[in-house]
Formats: sequence, C-alpha cells, structure tokens
Amino acid sequence: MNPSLANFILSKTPKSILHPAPTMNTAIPLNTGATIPALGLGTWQSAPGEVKKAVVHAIEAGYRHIDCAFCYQNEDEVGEALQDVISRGIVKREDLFITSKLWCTFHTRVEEGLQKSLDLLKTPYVDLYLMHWPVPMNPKGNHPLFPKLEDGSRDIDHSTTHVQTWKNLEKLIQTHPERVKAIGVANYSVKYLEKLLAQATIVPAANQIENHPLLPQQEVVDFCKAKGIHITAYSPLGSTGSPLFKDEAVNEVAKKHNVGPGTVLLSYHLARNSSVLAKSVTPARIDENRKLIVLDAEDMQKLESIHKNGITRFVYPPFGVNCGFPDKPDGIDLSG
Ligand SMILES: NC(=O)C1=CN([C@@H]2O[C@H](COP(=O)(O)OP(=O)(O)OC[C@H]3O[C@@H](n4cnc5c(N)ncnc54)[C@H](OP(=O)(O)O)[C@@H]3O)[C@@H](O)[C@H]2O)C=CC1
Ligand SMILES: O=C[C@H](O)[C@@H](O)[C@@H](O)[C@H](O)C(=O)O
Repeated sequence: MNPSLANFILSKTPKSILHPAPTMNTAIPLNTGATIPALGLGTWQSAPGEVKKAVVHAIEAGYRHIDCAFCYQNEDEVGEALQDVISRGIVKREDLFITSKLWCTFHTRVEEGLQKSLDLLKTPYVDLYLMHWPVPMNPKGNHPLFPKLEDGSRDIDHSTTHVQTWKNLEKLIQTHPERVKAIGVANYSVKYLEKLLAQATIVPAANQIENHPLLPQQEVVDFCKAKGIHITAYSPLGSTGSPLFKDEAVNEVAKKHNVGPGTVLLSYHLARNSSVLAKSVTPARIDENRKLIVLDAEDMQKLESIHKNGITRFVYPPFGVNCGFPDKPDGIDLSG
C-alpha cells in the first residue's frame, strides 16, 4: 500500500482500535510468563457472612482475579465461594487468578502458611503468593496473628530477616511448583527491594503496594518497572469509606468522561500498566467497579497534581518498623 495512504488510514483510525481499551480482565504479563488480570476483587475487611456472597457475585459478574490473605481471617468463606462457582460450572479454576499472602507470624513456616491458605481456599494452588509485609513476627507469641509484647508493641521476630523469608519462598516454589505458580512481595519500598534483590535468585513477580493519586509512590513504581516486577495497587479508592471519591480533581476528570469517580481511580492504574484491587461487598459497587476507561495525558497530569499538596497513606499498621517509605521514617530498620 502507498505509505501516505497507510498513514492517512492510520490517522483516521480511532485510538481505541489501535490500542484496545483495557477491560477488567486485560491480561498483564508477569515475569514468570503468566499474566494477571487488570482488576481484582479485594477481600480485606470483607466480613464473614458477606464475603462469600461478594466473591460469588464478582465471579458471576466477570471478575477473574481475587485478592486474599491468611490474616484477613475470611479465606474459608472465600473458599466456599470458589467451590460454589466452580461446582456450578460458572468458571474453571484455571480461569481464575487467586492471590494469597504469607502472614508475618509465618515467615519461618512458609510451607505451613501456604498450606493453611490452600486448605481454607479449597484450592490446590494459588497463582501468586506474596510476603504480606517485610516484617517477621514472633511465631510463638501471645497471639497467632498479632502477637504483642507486655508494653503493647508488636512482637517482632529479630531472629530472622525478610531476606531469609524470601529465600524460604524461593525454596517453596522450587519444591512445590504445583501449589504456588508465582511468588512476590507486598509493601516493599525501594530500600527493602534493593536488599532483597541483592540476595535473591528469583525476582519477585509482583509488589503489591498502596497506590492512588494521593500516594503515587513513583520511585517504587519506576524501580519495579526497571526490575521487571509487576505493581498491583491496593486501596485505590482510599480504603475504608472510599475517601478519594470526594477529591475535586478526580471528580473533574470523571465529569469530563461522564463516568463515576471510581472509574477514574481504577483506570489510573491501567494507564500505569499496574493491576488494581478494589474491595466491595456491595453487589452494585462490585458491578460498577468493572468499568474502566482510557485516561489521556491531560487526565493523568491532573491526577498526578493531586499529591503535590501532600501525600496521604491510608494503610500503615503499627509494627513499629521503618519499612523504608520516605513518608514513614519512624521505627526500627529491618531492611538488613
Ligand atoms: N497487601 C496489603 O497489605 C494490602 C492489600 N489490600 C488489598 O487491596 C484491596 C483493596 O483495598 P482496600 O483497602 O480494601 O480499599 P479500597 O480502596 O478498595 O476501598 C474499599 C472501600 O470502598 C468502598 N467502595 C468500593 N467500591 C465502591 C464504589 N463503587 N462506590 C463507593 N464506595 C465503594 C467499599 O465499601 P463496601 O465494601 O461497603 O461496598 C470500602 O469501604 C483489599 O481489600 C485487599 O485485598 C489492601 C490493603 C493492604
Ligand atoms: O492487607 C491489609 C493490611 O496489610 C492488613 O493486613 C494489615 O493492616 C493488618 O490488619 C495489620 O494490622 O497488620
């Protein structure tokens, strides 16, 4: 074809045909060769009695990615939901992407931690197993999940390190590839990632971090991109009560595209080539959150301007640990 004719046709072709618009199940590549669906249903703080219905509803509505964790204490019900939709033929296990996370009191017992989640979730394998925080806690303390010292502070296990935990996870995937398809981390700053990568033989497939226009964490996102580590964004709506729905700039972008603020907050991550987790136990919201759009450079510029007046981190548990994030300098350094 005449090159100028080809250019003419290209110039008249809508951008969405050249670059298909992302959907909730757009497959984003991981460094393992597998892919992760762009949108996942979050399950943190989804109460027992509600979470089964939420997961069943989500999967029936087309979600294929469910984010779970042992410490959410609801994996048993999530497992009931998975069993339900699989037994009714709504979906096959291999069409789902299930993430679970190793809790802090299990850093020295990774196989036990994984098996507990597999049993609760009633699944033979997880697609991604993450170290939930780079913070080992006492496995023999006064509580199985949140052990505390007499002064009320969290009981940190100083006899091991997050790097050793990673080595335990590397061994786990090598010895049990049928039970865990990929390993990754969560809540890792650049500082902790540098320490981990210096001794790792497997590069984490993903780093799940709090991420939204009020906490872009560009330094972590750029570092992970350079190392081939996929970013999954958590608390994209600002966590409990979705406070970011009220943000003025988010609402301006939403108005321009005639969509709700949630669509803008979730689509922001697709523009950054990250996957994103949205939690809801409300069927109408689970449906609404499926809508994603392509944001343009002007939209992204507006969203990127939000944090210029100060960032907000909504999730930071009282470990008393400095996890290496510049906005949280207090606490002990466990980077190793
Ligand atoms: N690795 C980690 O350490 C962490 C991982 N995560 C993961 O990320 C997921 C998402 O983050 P999370 O902190 O839960 O917060 P989100 O940013 O997903 O916000 C959840 C809140 O927004 C509400 N909501 C959801 N959709 C809508 C909507 N369309 N309109 C209005 N309100 C809405 C929910 O209410 P309701 O449910 O009542 O509808 C809930 O109160 C978690 O559930 C978890 O799976 C989160 C934090 C830390
Ligand atoms: O995934 C969600 C969060 O990380 C959550 O697991 C922690 O904040 C936990 O409740 C804690 O208090 O340490």
